Amino acid sequence: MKLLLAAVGRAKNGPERALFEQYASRLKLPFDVREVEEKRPLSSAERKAREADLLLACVPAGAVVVALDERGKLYGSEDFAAAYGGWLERGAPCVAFLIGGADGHGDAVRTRADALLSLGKMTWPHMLVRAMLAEQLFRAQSILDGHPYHRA
Ligand SMILES: C[S@@+](CC[C@H](N)C(=O)[O-])C[C@H]1O[C@@H](n2cnc3c(N)ncnc32)[C@H](O)[C@@H]1O
Repeated sequence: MKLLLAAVGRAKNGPERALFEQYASRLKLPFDVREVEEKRPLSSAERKAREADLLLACVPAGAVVVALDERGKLYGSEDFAAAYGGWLERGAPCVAFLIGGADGHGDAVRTRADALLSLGKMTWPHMLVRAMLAEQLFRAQSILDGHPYHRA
């Protein structure tokens, strides 16, 4: 079992990347990062469809797919830990978290996704979303392990 982050855009060196790496390095499961990019000038609809294809091409067959989407399901951290534990127990080769581009996810991602995860109703910059996701995964791991990092 491993974790995968597939995301539109390339992370530059900077505080968002450092924060992501700080939390990702605390995860016990291997956490692979795949970045995709479409540089051709496309309409918004074409771009979303193309980015969806690129993201889904990163996902191994049988993976649990969780798409990060502001219109997705809102969880408290303990509920998220329970959901995360359930995804890990499905016997899938990987749990894949997908972060979209400036126009959001294409329909193919929403159709394939086993879950749509919201980090709140506000729109966050995609590089911050990576860091926030990594922190919540570390928090979920701590909750599942009974580690005191999380205080209810
Ligand atoms: C700049 S946002 C794109 C927002 C776009 N207008 C939309 O409708 O999704 C880039 C990506 O960051 C992620 N994202 C941004 N805010 C989020 C939130 N509140 N919850 C979950 N994911 C979020 C999503 O994966 C989104 O595709």
